Amino acid sequence: MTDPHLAGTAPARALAVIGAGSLARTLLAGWQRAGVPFPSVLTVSRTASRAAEIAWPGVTALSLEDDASAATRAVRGAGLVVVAVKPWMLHEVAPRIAGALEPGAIVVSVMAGVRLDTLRTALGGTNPVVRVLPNTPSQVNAGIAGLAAGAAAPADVAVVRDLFAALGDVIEVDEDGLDALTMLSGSGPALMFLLAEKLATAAEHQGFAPDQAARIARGVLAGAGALIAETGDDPAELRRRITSVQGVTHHAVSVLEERDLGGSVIAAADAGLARARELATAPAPAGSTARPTSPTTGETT
Ligand SMILES: NC(=O)C1=CN([C@@H]2O[C@H](COP(=O)(O)OP(=O)(O)OC[C@H]3O[C@@H](n4cnc5c(N)ncnc54)[C@H](OP(=O)(O)O)[C@@H]3O)[C@@H](O)[C@H]2O)C=CC1
Ligand SMILES: O=C(O)[C@@H]1CCC=N1
Repeated sequence: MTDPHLAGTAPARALAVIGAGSLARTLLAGWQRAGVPFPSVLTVSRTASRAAEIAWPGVTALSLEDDASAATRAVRGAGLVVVAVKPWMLHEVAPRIAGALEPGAIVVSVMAGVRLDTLRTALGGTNPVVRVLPNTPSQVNAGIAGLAAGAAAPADVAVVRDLFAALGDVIEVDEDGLDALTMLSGSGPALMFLLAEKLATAAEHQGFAPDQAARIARGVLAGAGALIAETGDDPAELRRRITSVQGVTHHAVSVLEERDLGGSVIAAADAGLARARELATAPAPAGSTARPTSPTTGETT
Protein backbone atom coordinates (compact mmCIF):
# COMPACT_ATOMS: atom_id res chain seq x y z
CA MET A 1 0.00 0.00 0.00
CA THR A 2 1.22 3.54 -0.76
CA ASP A 3 2.50 5.44 2.25
CA PRO A 4 -0.13 8.19 2.75
CA HIS A 5 2.63 10.69 3.55
CA LEU A 6 3.98 10.29 0.03
CA ALA A 7 0.77 10.53 -1.99
CA GLY A 8 -2.74 11.92 -2.05
CA THR A 9 -3.67 15.50 -1.39
CA ALA A 10 -1.17 18.14 -0.23
CA PRO A 11 -2.22 17.98 3.46
CA ALA A 12 -1.69 14.21 3.45
CA ARG A 13 1.92 14.52 2.30
CA ALA A 14 5.02 15.02 4.39
CA LEU A 15 6.60 18.34 3.39
CA ALA A 16 10.28 19.17 2.92
CA VAL A 17 11.30 22.77 2.22
CA ILE A 18 14.84 23.31 0.93
CA GLY A 19 15.74 26.85 1.99
CA ALA A 20 14.55 28.63 5.12
CA GLY A 21 14.69 32.24 4.03
CA SER A 22 12.15 34.92 3.38
CA LEU A 23 9.92 32.95 1.03
CA ALA A 24 10.15 29.62 2.88
CA ARG A 25 9.00 31.37 6.06
CA THR A 26 6.25 33.18 4.17
CA LEU A 27 4.88 29.92 2.78
CA LEU A 28 5.08 27.98 6.04
CA ALA A 29 3.44 30.82 7.96
CA GLY A 30 0.64 30.96 5.37
CA TRP A 31 0.04 27.21 5.47
CA GLN A 32 0.06 27.21 9.27
CA ARG A 33 -2.39 30.13 9.30
CA ALA A 34 -4.63 28.31 6.81
CA GLY A 35 -4.46 25.18 8.99
CA VAL A 36 -2.99 22.89 6.32
CA PRO A 37 -2.24 19.77 8.41
CA PHE A 38 0.95 18.33 6.93
CA PRO A 39 1.92 15.11 8.73
CA SER A 40 5.44 16.50 9.07
CA VAL A 41 7.42 19.58 7.98
CA LEU A 42 11.21 19.64 7.60
CA THR A 43 13.21 22.62 6.44
CA VAL A 44 16.85 22.85 5.39
CA SER A 45 19.01 25.96 5.48
CA ARG A 46 22.71 26.45 4.96
CA THR A 47 23.38 27.94 8.40
CA ALA A 48 22.32 26.85 11.90
CA SER A 49 21.35 30.43 12.78
CA ARG A 50 18.78 30.50 9.99
CA ALA A 51 17.45 27.10 11.08
CA ALA A 52 16.90 28.50 14.57
CA GLU A 53 14.74 31.28 13.07
CA ILE A 54 12.31 28.82 11.47
CA ALA A 55 12.19 26.14 14.18
CA TRP A 56 8.54 26.89 14.94
CA PRO A 57 6.21 24.37 16.63
CA GLY A 58 5.58 21.60 14.12
CA VAL A 59 8.66 22.46 12.02
CA THR A 60 11.88 20.44 12.20
CA ALA A 61 14.60 22.80 11.02
CA LEU A 62 17.82 21.21 9.79
CA SER A 63 20.96 22.94 8.55
CA LEU A 64 23.87 21.87 6.40
CA GLU A 65 26.15 23.51 8.95
CA ASP A 66 25.00 21.00 11.61
CA ASP A 67 24.57 18.04 9.29
CA ALA A 68 26.02 17.83 5.78
CA SER A 69 23.38 15.24 4.86
CA ALA A 70 20.43 17.41 6.03
CA ALA A 71 18.97 17.93 2.54
CA THR A 72 19.07 14.22 1.78
CA ARG A 73 17.47 13.43 5.15
CA ALA A 74 14.75 16.01 4.62
CA VAL A 75 13.54 14.72 1.27
CA ARG A 76 13.54 11.05 2.30
CA GLY A 77 9.92 10.25 3.15
CA ALA A 78 8.60 13.57 1.80
CA GLY A 79 5.74 13.51 -0.70
CA LEU A 80 6.17 17.23 -1.42
CA VAL A 81 9.49 19.00 -1.79
CA VAL A 82 9.54 22.78 -2.15
CA VAL A 83 12.83 24.19 -3.45
CA ALA A 84 13.15 27.74 -2.09
CA VAL A 85 16.81 28.65 -2.48
CA LYS A 86 18.21 31.37 -4.70
CA PRO A 87 18.24 30.34 -8.37
CA TRP A 88 22.02 30.17 -8.46
CA MET A 89 22.02 27.73 -5.52
CA LEU A 90 20.24 25.00 -7.50
CA HIS A 91 23.54 23.55 -8.70
CA GLU A 92 24.49 22.97 -5.06
CA VAL A 93 21.10 21.71 -3.86
CA ALA A 94 20.18 19.39 -6.73
CA PRO A 95 22.98 16.81 -6.25
CA ARG A 96 22.08 16.57 -2.55
CA ILE A 97 18.43 15.69 -3.18
CA ALA A 98 18.24 14.15 -6.67
CA GLY A 99 19.07 10.60 -5.60
CA ALA A 100 17.03 10.77 -2.40
CA LEU A 101 13.64 11.88 -3.76
CA GLU A 102 10.87 9.38 -3.13
CA PRO A 103 9.22 7.91 -6.24
CA GLY A 104 6.22 10.10 -7.03
CA ALA A 105 7.26 12.92 -4.69
CA ILE A 106 6.24 16.22 -6.27
CA VAL A 107 8.96 18.85 -6.51
CA VAL A 108 7.74 22.45 -6.44
CA SER A 109 10.28 25.05 -7.48
CA VAL A 110 9.59 28.62 -6.40
CA MET A 111 12.90 29.84 -7.85
CA ALA A 112 12.59 32.76 -10.22
CA GLY A 113 13.71 32.09 -13.76
CA VAL A 114 14.88 28.49 -13.46
CA ARG A 115 13.20 26.54 -16.27
CA LEU A 116 11.41 23.22 -15.90
CA ASP A 117 13.83 21.51 -18.31
CA THR A 118 16.76 22.59 -16.17
CA LEU A 119 15.01 21.43 -13.01
CA ARG A 120 14.03 18.05 -14.39
CA THR A 121 17.56 17.39 -15.64
CA ALA A 122 19.17 18.54 -12.38
CA LEU A 123 16.81 16.38 -10.31
CA GLY A 124 17.26 13.18 -12.26
CA GLY A 125 14.28 13.39 -14.59
CA THR A 126 11.91 10.98 -12.84
CA ASN A 127 9.91 13.09 -10.36
CA PRO A 128 7.09 15.44 -11.35
CA VAL A 129 8.23 19.07 -11.21
CA VAL A 130 5.94 22.10 -11.06
CA ARG A 131 7.02 25.75 -10.98
CA VAL A 132 5.18 28.21 -8.76
CA LEU A 133 5.87 31.92 -8.34
CA PRO A 134 4.28 33.06 -5.05
CA ASN A 135 4.52 36.42 -3.29
CA THR A 136 4.94 37.48 0.33
CA PRO A 137 1.27 38.37 1.05
CA SER A 138 0.86 34.56 1.00
CA GLN A 139 1.95 34.85 4.64
CA VAL A 140 -1.49 36.27 5.44
CA ASN A 141 -3.31 34.13 2.86
CA ALA A 142 -3.66 37.13 0.53
CA GLY A 143 -1.08 35.99 -2.00
CA ILE A 144 -1.20 35.59 -5.72
CA ALA A 145 0.85 32.83 -7.29
CA GLY A 146 1.63 31.89 -10.87
CA LEU A 147 1.75 28.16 -11.59
CA ALA A 148 3.43 26.55 -14.61
CA ALA A 149 2.66 22.84 -14.76
CA GLY A 150 4.79 21.79 -17.72
CA ALA A 151 4.45 18.07 -18.32
CA ALA A 152 3.30 17.17 -14.80
CA ALA A 153 0.27 14.88 -14.53
CA PRO A 154 -3.07 16.60 -13.84
CA ALA A 155 -3.41 14.86 -10.45
CA ASP A 156 0.00 16.18 -9.35
CA VAL A 157 -0.81 19.67 -10.63
CA ALA A 158 -4.07 19.57 -8.67
CA VAL A 159 -2.14 18.82 -5.47
CA VAL A 160 0.12 21.84 -6.04
CA ARG A 161 -2.77 24.08 -7.06
CA ASP A 162 -4.66 23.21 -3.87
CA LEU A 163 -1.55 23.80 -1.79
CA PHE A 164 -1.11 27.35 -3.10
CA ALA A 165 -4.85 28.07 -3.20
CA ALA A 166 -4.62 27.89 0.61
CA LEU A 167 -2.38 30.97 0.38
CA GLY A 168 -4.47 33.04 -2.04
CA ASP A 169 -5.19 33.21 -5.76
CA VAL A 170 -3.46 30.91 -8.27
CA ILE A 171 -3.06 31.80 -11.95
CA GLU A 172 -2.02 29.00 -14.31
CA VAL A 173 0.31 30.13 -17.07
CA ASP A 174 3.04 28.76 -19.30
CA GLU A 175 6.69 29.34 -18.38
CA ASP A 176 6.94 32.60 -20.33
CA GLY A 177 3.91 33.87 -18.42
CA LEU A 178 5.55 32.79 -15.18
CA ASP A 179 8.66 34.85 -15.99
CA ALA A 180 6.42 37.90 -16.52
CA LEU A 181 4.51 37.24 -13.29
CA THR A 182 7.80 37.09 -11.39
CA MET A 183 7.97 40.87 -11.48
CA LEU A 184 4.25 41.69 -11.72
CA SER A 185 2.97 39.66 -8.78
CA GLY A 186 6.19 38.31 -7.21
CA SER A 187 7.89 41.70 -6.95
CA GLY A 188 4.60 43.63 -7.11
CA PRO A 189 4.20 43.98 -3.34
CA ALA A 190 7.69 45.54 -3.20
CA LEU A 191 6.50 48.24 -5.61
CA MET A 192 3.56 49.00 -3.34
CA PHE A 193 5.81 49.10 -0.26
CA LEU A 194 8.22 51.38 -2.13
CA LEU A 195 5.33 53.75 -2.80
CA ALA A 196 4.47 53.68 0.91
CA GLU A 197 8.11 54.46 1.77
CA LYS A 198 8.06 57.41 -0.64
CA LEU A 199 4.78 58.64 0.86
CA ALA A 200 6.36 58.57 4.32
CA THR A 201 9.36 60.51 2.98
CA ALA A 202 7.02 63.08 1.47
CA ALA A 203 5.17 63.36 4.79
CA GLU A 204 8.45 64.00 6.62
CA HIS A 205 9.37 66.54 3.93
CA GLN A 206 6.16 68.36 4.81
CA GLY A 207 7.02 68.46 8.52
CA PHE A 208 5.49 65.33 10.04
CA ALA A 209 7.50 63.47 12.68
CA PRO A 210 8.88 60.08 11.48
CA ASP A 211 6.39 58.07 13.56
CA GLN A 212 3.47 60.08 12.20
CA ALA A 213 4.82 59.78 8.65
CA ALA A 214 5.08 56.00 9.07
CA ARG A 215 1.49 55.84 10.40
CA ILE A 216 0.26 57.82 7.41
CA ALA A 217 2.03 55.59 4.88
CA ARG A 218 0.98 52.35 6.59
CA GLY A 219 -2.61 53.50 7.02
CA VAL A 220 -2.93 54.57 3.40
CA LEU A 221 -1.48 51.33 1.97
CA ALA A 222 -3.46 49.09 4.35
CA GLY A 223 -6.67 51.09 3.87
CA ALA A 224 -6.42 51.15 0.08
CA GLY A 225 -5.65 47.39 0.07
CA ALA A 226 -8.60 46.62 2.33
CA LEU A 227 -10.92 48.80 0.24
CA ILE A 228 -10.03 47.15 -3.06
CA ALA A 229 -10.13 43.67 -1.50
CA GLU A 230 -13.47 44.11 0.27
CA THR A 231 -15.36 45.99 -2.44
CA GLY A 232 -13.86 44.19 -5.43
CA ASP A 233 -14.21 47.50 -7.27
CA ASP A 234 -11.99 48.51 -10.15
CA PRO A 235 -8.91 50.48 -9.03
CA ALA A 236 -9.58 53.18 -11.62
CA GLU A 237 -13.11 53.62 -10.22
CA LEU A 238 -11.81 53.73 -6.65
CA ARG A 239 -9.33 56.41 -7.74
CA ARG A 240 -12.04 58.39 -9.50
CA ARG A 241 -14.05 58.52 -6.26
CA ILE A 242 -11.16 60.37 -4.62
CA THR A 243 -10.45 62.73 -7.48
CA SER A 244 -12.50 65.94 -7.36
CA VAL A 245 -12.63 68.05 -10.50
CA GLN A 246 -9.63 70.40 -10.35
CA GLY A 247 -9.11 69.27 -6.76
CA VAL A 248 -6.08 68.17 -4.75
CA THR A 249 -5.90 64.57 -6.05
CA HIS A 250 -6.17 65.78 -9.64
CA HIS A 251 -3.20 68.09 -9.15
CA ALA A 252 -1.11 65.47 -7.37
CA VAL A 253 -1.85 62.69 -9.89
CA SER A 254 -1.10 65.07 -12.77
CA VAL A 255 2.44 65.46 -11.47
CA LEU A 256 2.94 61.69 -11.51
CA GLU A 257 1.43 61.40 -15.00
CA GLU A 258 3.63 64.24 -16.32
CA ARG A 259 6.61 62.27 -14.99
CA ASP A 260 5.32 59.17 -16.78
CA LEU A 261 4.47 56.92 -13.85
CA GLY A 262 2.79 54.48 -16.27
CA GLY A 263 5.85 54.34 -18.51
CA SER A 264 8.09 53.87 -15.48
CA VAL A 265 6.03 50.90 -14.25
CA ILE A 266 6.12 49.31 -17.72
CA ALA A 267 9.90 49.83 -17.84
CA ALA A 268 10.17 48.23 -14.39
CA ALA A 269 8.09 45.26 -15.56
CA ASP A 270 10.31 44.86 -18.63
CA ALA A 271 13.47 45.04 -16.49
CA GLY A 272 12.03 42.42 -14.12
CA LEU A 273 11.12 40.13 -17.01
CA ALA A 274 14.60 40.48 -18.51
CA ARG A 275 16.18 39.62 -15.16
CA ALA A 276 13.88 36.62 -14.69
CA ARG A 277 15.03 35.33 -18.08
CA GLU A 278 18.67 35.97 -17.19
CA LEU A 279 18.27 34.02 -13.94
CA ALA A 280 17.70 30.90 -16.02
CA THR A 281 21.44 30.83 -16.66
CA ALA A 282 22.97 33.64 -14.60
CA PRO A 283 25.70 33.04 -12.04
CA ALA A 284 25.33 34.41 -8.51
CA PRO A 285 25.56 38.18 -8.43
CA ALA A 286 28.65 39.62 -6.78
CA GLY A 287 28.28 39.81 -2.99
CA SER A 288 25.23 37.54 -2.99
CA THR A 289 26.32 35.62 0.09
CA ALA A 290 26.18 38.66 2.37
CA ARG A 291 22.80 40.01 3.38
CA PRO A 292 21.40 42.57 3.03
CA THR A 293 23.53 44.00 0.25
CA SER A 294 21.68 47.22 -0.26
CA PRO A 295 19.52 49.36 2.00
CA THR A 296 18.08 50.97 -1.15
CA THR A 297 16.96 47.92 -3.10
CA GLY A 298 16.79 45.74 0.04
CA GLU A 299 17.88 42.41 -1.38
CA THR A 300 17.67 39.58 1.14
CA THR A 301 20.98 38.12 -0.07
N1 LIG B 1 11.23 36.61 -1.54
C1 LIG B 1 10.20 36.65 -2.42
O1 LIG B 1 9.28 37.48 -2.30
C2 LIG B 1 10.15 35.67 -3.54
C3 LIG B 1 11.19 34.77 -3.78
N2 LIG B 1 11.09 33.86 -4.80
C4 LIG B 1 12.16 32.88 -5.01
O2 LIG B 1 12.32 32.14 -3.81
C5 LIG B 1 13.66 31.71 -3.68
C6 LIG B 1 14.14 32.04 -2.26
O3 LIG B 1 14.10 33.43 -2.09
P1 LIG B 1 14.23 34.07 -0.65
O4 LIG B 1 13.51 33.23 0.34
O5 LIG B 1 13.84 35.48 -0.80
O6 LIG B 1 15.81 33.96 -0.40
P2 LIG B 1 16.58 33.94 0.99
O7 LIG B 1 17.97 34.34 0.68
O8 LIG B 1 15.83 34.67 2.02
O9 LIG B 1 16.60 32.38 1.38
C7 LIG B 1 17.37 31.44 0.72
C8 LIG B 1 17.54 30.25 1.63
O10 LIG B 1 18.28 29.24 0.96
C9 LIG B 1 19.15 28.65 1.90
N3 LIG B 1 20.22 27.94 1.21
C10 LIG B 1 21.23 28.45 0.49
N4 LIG B 1 21.98 27.44 -0.01
C11 LIG B 1 21.42 26.29 0.42
C12 LIG B 1 21.73 24.93 0.25
N5 LIG B 1 22.76 24.52 -0.47
N6 LIG B 1 20.92 24.01 0.82
C13 LIG B 1 19.85 24.39 1.56
N7 LIG B 1 19.49 25.69 1.74
C14 LIG B 1 20.30 26.61 1.19
C15 LIG B 1 19.62 29.81 2.73
O11 LIG B 1 20.17 29.38 3.96
P3 LIG B 1 20.99 30.41 4.91
O12 LIG B 1 20.04 31.50 5.25
O13 LIG B 1 21.37 29.61 6.08
O14 LIG B 1 22.13 30.91 4.08
C16 LIG B 1 18.30 30.57 2.91
O15 LIG B 1 17.59 30.06 4.01
C17 LIG B 1 14.47 32.43 -4.77
O16 LIG B 1 14.80 31.51 -5.77
C18 LIG B 1 13.53 33.49 -5.29
O17 LIG B 1 13.69 33.68 -6.70
C19 LIG B 1 9.99 33.79 -5.60
C20 LIG B 1 8.94 34.65 -5.41
C21 LIG B 1 8.95 35.68 -4.40
O1 LIG C 1 13.64 39.51 -6.32
C1 LIG C 1 13.54 38.34 -6.71
O2 LIG C 1 14.32 37.87 -7.55
C2 LIG C 1 12.43 37.45 -6.17
C3 LIG C 1 11.53 36.97 -7.28
C4 LIG C 1 10.30 37.82 -7.17
C5 LIG C 1 10.39 38.43 -5.88
N1 LIG C 1 11.55 38.20 -5.31
